[in-house]
Amino acid sequence: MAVDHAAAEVDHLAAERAAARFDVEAMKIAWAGSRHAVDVADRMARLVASDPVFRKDNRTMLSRKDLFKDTLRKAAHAWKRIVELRLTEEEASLLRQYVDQPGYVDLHWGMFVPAIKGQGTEEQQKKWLPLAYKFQIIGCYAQTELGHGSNVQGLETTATFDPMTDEFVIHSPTLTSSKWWPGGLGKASTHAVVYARLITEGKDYGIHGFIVQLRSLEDHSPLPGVTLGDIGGKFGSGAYNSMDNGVLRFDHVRIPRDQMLMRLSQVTREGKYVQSDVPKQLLYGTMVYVRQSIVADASKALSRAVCIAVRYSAIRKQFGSQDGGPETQVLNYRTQQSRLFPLLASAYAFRFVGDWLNWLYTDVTQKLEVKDYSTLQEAHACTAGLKAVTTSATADAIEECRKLCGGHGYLNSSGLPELFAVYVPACTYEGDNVVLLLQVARILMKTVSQLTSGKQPVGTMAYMGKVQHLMQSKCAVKTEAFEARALRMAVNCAQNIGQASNQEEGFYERSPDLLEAAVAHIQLIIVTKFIEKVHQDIPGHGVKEQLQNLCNVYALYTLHKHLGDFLATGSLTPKQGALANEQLGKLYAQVRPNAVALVDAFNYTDHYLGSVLGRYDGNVYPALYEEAWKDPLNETVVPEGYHEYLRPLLKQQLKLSRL
Ligand SMILES: CCCCCCCCCC/C=C\CCCCCCCC(=O)SCCNC(=O)CCNC(=O)[C@H](O)C(C)(C)COP(=O)(O)OP(=O)(O)OC[C@H]1O[C@@H](n2cnc3c(N)ncnc32)[C@H](O)[C@@H]1OP(=O)(O)O
Ligand SMILES: Cc1cc2nc3c(=O)[nH]c(=O)nc-3n(C[C@H](O)[C@H](O)[C@H](O)COP(=O)(O)OP(=O)(O)OC[C@H]3O[C@@H](n4cnc5c(N)ncnc54)[C@H](O)[C@@H]3O)c2cc1C
Repeated sequence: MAVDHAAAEVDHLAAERAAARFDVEAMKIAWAGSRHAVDVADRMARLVASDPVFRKDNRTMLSRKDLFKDTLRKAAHAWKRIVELRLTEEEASLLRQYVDQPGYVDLHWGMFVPAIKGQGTEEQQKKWLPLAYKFQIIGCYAQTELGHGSNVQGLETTATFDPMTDEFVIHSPTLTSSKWWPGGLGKASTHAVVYARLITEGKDYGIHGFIVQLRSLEDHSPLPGVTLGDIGGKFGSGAYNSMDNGVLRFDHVRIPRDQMLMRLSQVTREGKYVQSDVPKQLLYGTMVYVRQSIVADASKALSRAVCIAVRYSAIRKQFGSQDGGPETQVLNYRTQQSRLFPLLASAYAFRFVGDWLNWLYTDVTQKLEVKDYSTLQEAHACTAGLKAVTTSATADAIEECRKLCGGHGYLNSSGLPELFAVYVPACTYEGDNVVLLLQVARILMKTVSQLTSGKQPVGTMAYMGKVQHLMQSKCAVKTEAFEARALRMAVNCAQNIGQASNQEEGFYERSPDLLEAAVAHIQLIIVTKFIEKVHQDIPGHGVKEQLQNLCNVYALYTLHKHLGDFLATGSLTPKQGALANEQLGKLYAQVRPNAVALVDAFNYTDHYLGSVLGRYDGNVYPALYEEAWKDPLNETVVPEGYHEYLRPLLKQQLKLSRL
């Protein structure tokens, strides 16, 4: 008798859900942060999912031009809905997230507006922000150039003050000074915040931000002296190709003096350069803001991939039956669990550390308002380091989830190839991850060097103050092992650098070790923030227990993966390392019955997941089968090109075989 496998698969997810040992609705609240956050996200996700304009299942089949036009259409429609429904800022930003298609609006809201808010004077904000808020202008963030991205101080575009006309002359002196990469620049933006070297009275004062109009507000044509366009197709079908990353050159373009962003420094009518009494690093403030939002985004991308892989692993069966009985769900294989459950735990870990980072960012911003700059370094180290560690881990994890879904994971309809292609540039944009980790390492070295002078480290570096204890102790407690590993790696680096003929040379030689020390420090922060979370009062049957399990999985998995560091620094003994691995196996067994419910708690709609493998109803096989027929290649039974290339070939072979 034929078995209806499709119906059986659907039942499987229902059975998984019934077996969960905790209250999923309460876990949704723990994940989202509050009942309100669950409700508003749910409402916005459903609003998007039910609107045919936001359909995205055909995206990978569109040409670049059609995809870009589709992005413009979606952005305009989203804005229409935001205005019609009078959505709040929170609702509007969630709606954009669920539209889930990179486009100019991300840079307009994510970088152009924050750059003006952070670096513009009150007067400048009054003038420009209302225009941006109503989309009367569209802005982008034009910093990176063809020749320099990481080294911001190496940018070449010039902004030379002309006291005769009270204007700045923006110019691209070389090919390598062409702006290159800014999202939204290629085709959509009318304005940009352009970063350029400020030159006045014959002196170069380094990089500053300027608001520059690029295109006519009448017909969208480039203004005189402005050359611009798209930089070309990018990795993956669909994916980030919806974004018009652009190239831009200036030929002596004049802007009024008051379009220099003047909160941090000013140029007077006479051309005098005046530095405000604020640290010049605030010029990098927009990047700090975006880096913290990228950390929050890491948990979203990772949880989507994990949701797909967990649900599909509960549906997919291979082997395990000798006599025609049911095969084993691949989720039951220990190897599948040991690859997948640490990623599930990481999604939760990144979510909570992202929340904490958002709190830190808000706190630092409030302090800056009252000219307290004491936490600026902490904000830089945490945003840079967490951005680097969470994006690298997430990109690797999405690819691992693809493999965990076997062959079907490689299909566009699984959603995973596109998710990976959209996500992977996060390891590069907003600061290459290695460059950012080296920034963290510099701060660690500075902190170590200050220990001898008795200066007590603060914030996330405070543990380094326990140097006497941590350098000697045998670590029984999990966090202490993480602290000892991070501190000992940093101290080793500092000692090795100290032996070099000069500090810079020593830093350069030891940079691979410094990277690892920075990663150890950041992993300590992630573990610590997860532990702090589970120590909070978390309501809901079984929710705290599940989070405690996941926290242990994250910590022990990280420990297992980096066991070499723990052993080399003497922070753990080999026996403790082996015990940790034993414990990990037991924890996976506890996660197993809860896995499907733990991904249900992300509360993603099928539209947002965009995956036939991750469907909530588990009806994977009919959906895969149906999806295949939608491919344009299946529009005709006999393919285009048959008469030109296949038929002559086949006929020729037929003739030859008759000879
Ligand atoms: C846009 C919306 C975001 C939403 C994210 C979610 C994603 C959604 C899905 C995706 C869909 C679409 C969105 C796409 C978004 C893409 C956006 C990408 C945009 C960009 O990439 S913009 C360009 C970013 N560029 C960079 O990040 C460049 C990196 N380089 C630097 O930051 C710097 O050059 C440097 C590496 C830090 C070095 O700078 P510099 O040479 O000046 O300085 P030193 O190393 O000598 O340091 C001097 C001193 O300053 C301190 N410091 C450095 N940086 C900072 C900082 N940011 N804040 C505070 N302090 C800083 C440093 O510690 C030194 O201190 P000391 O003197 O030692 O005390
Ligand atoms: C999808 C996407 C969107 C982007 N959007 C924008 C945007 O909107 N606006 C904008 O201004 N820019 C944007 N960028 C540019 C982005 O910010 C830069 O690409 C990024 O900062 C990295 O700089 P780079 O390209 O110069 O890399 P490079 O610095 O050239 O990196 C090349 C290699 O050199 C290594 N390296 C560099 N410096 C060091 C060092 N000191 N020590 C050790 N190794 C080093 C790196 O690790 C890397 O392996 C975007 C980029 C991408 C990919």
